[in-house]
Amino acid sequence: MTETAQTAQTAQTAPTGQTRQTAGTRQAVSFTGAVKTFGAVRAVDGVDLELAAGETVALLGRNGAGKSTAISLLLGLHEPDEGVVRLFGVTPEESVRAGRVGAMLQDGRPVPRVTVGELVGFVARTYPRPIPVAEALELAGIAELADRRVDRLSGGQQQRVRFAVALIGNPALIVLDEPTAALDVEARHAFWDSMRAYARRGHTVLFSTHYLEEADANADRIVVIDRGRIVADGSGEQLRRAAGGNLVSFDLAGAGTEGLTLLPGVVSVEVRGDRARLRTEDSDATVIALAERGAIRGLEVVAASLDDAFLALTSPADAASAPSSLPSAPPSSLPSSPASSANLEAV
Ligand SMILES: Nc1ncnc2c1ncn2[C@@H]1O[C@H](COP(=O)(O)OP(=O)(O)OP(=O)(O)O)[C@@H](O)[C@H]1O
Repeated sequence: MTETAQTAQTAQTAPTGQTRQTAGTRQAVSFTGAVKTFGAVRAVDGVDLELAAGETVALLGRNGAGKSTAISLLLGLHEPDEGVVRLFGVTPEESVRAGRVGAMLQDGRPVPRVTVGELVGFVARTYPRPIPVAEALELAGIAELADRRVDRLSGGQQQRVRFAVALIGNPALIVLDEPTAALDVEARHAFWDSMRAYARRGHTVLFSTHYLEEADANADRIVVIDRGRIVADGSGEQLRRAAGGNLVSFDLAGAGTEGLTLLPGVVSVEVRGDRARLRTEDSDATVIALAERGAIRGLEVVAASLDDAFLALTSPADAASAPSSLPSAPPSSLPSSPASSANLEAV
């Protein structure tokens, strides 16, 4: 059965209003000690995460980090081996049945011979409180495609149809698994404009991505996942700071590197040729100490980029799918959290 068919079935078999909602909760998503293993791979390895209602959160990680598995747990597509996942205080299944969750997943083939309007209209009828089809198409930026056949659209257009399908039920929570993968720059911008318009209505959005800039530009919060574990959670700025806020570089000019790691604030030292690069949490103190050593030739201080932070926080790609005998998560001063229904299978 396709996910759309499942959604249609669950929507029809669950009377509106049957779902409990935790009194007064403003929590959209919670993972508590969630674990999901595939053989020796701990794809999700003890995740604790909460998303408040109305937040837009990016789930950022390398290939194989566990993003899609975490999203599958969130949507109830997989059961956790350990721990608990809740959406709006109830099980994912209950939330999906109540039409509170919309999702745009990674895979899916276009349904042949139906128009965009017909497809979105069909999915709308499976929800208790859909928004008008025209409004969903407008929000997704594809109003002019209503009468076009879905299987004859470009990849970018199909992606936006998937987005319309995900939001037609007016879900309180929308989950987007790498929504801009394979889109060109213009299509990406257009997609994020649509996403932000939806988020501005007060909905909760969780999206996964490999793109740091997209996470930084479009999310209130970035959750970094690495080998199934959350290794950082906060704003882009907090991530930069957590990974060592500044980079101090200077010419060694023949001087040794002894003791550089012991300088105040220094988190790591990298030497390339005759130039040393220190990642530091306190660049003032580091520079003063370097001056005292007389090592300030060609001195440069720059803020660590989000790329630097991401690389510092996560494991190399070849380690990402290894069974986890993990080192402890890198220190993070940051606080720490997705859902769904009809989707890609339908588009
Ligand atoms: N059904 C499955 N059977 C076996 N292993 C799986 C399965 N699903 C995921 N895995 C493994 O779990 C780990 C996490 O995979 P997951 O797809 O969640 O990562 P991801 O962060 O979404 O990666 P990507 O960015 O490449 O999509 C990987 O090592 C993957 O090979």
